[in-house]
Amino acid sequence: MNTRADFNAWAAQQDAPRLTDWLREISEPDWSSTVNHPLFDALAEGRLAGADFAAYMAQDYGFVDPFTALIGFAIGRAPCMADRVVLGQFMGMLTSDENSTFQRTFEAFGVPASTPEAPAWLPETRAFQALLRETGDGGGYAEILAVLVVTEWVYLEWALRVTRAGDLHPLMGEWIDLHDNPAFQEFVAWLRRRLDEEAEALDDAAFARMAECFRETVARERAFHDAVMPR
Ligand SMILES: Cc1ncc(CN)c(N)n1
Repeated sequence: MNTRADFNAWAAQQDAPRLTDWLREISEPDWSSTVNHPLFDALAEGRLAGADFAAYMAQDYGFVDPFTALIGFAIGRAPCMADRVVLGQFMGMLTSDENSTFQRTFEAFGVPASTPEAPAWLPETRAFQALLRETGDGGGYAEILAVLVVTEWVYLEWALRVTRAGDLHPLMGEWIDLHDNPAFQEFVAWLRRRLDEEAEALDDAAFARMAECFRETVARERAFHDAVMPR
């Protein structure tokens, strides 16, 4: 299911085969389950209580910390300056605008200053942290890209999908803005393109590892959001 031969068999049936479309397809039903998670509808439609939004954001800050470190590994393992520039710009946004949204959310909803640093991580948050750290420590560039494609593409998809309430809390609106704006859409398109390209040069074993990493990341996304807000 994860092999290059599987991809080639799938590609032979497509008019315009793309690796990242196949990866997404083999990650069902976890992919659609995450993108269509009721948490995102509740958030966008103004039905999510402030305390529940803050609890989600506190857990998500536990994701963002090792995720930021993973971007650092991506910058280090990238094969060229052009990739380092794009990833570095994303890192800049993450550590400025996005970090500021977290800090102001914690302030607005009274999350104690110590909580984002030492909160009670849910087991699913810990499992996601472990995947991010292991990929950073031992993964090649394609595996790191596979993780980034999942985390950013899934967020882009739900943010484009939801219907926003007119009187949405500004911080909830900001969280959607961070994930559906044109620069973010371009970044996700770039990530997909680079993974499509990088995968071409992988040997069969590395290809299977990259595909497994993609699927595992989608499974972690689903488990994380199910834990933060059970269906
Ligand atoms: C769990 C999770 N996955 C993805 C994203 C988008 N960077 C996020 N903030 N949190």
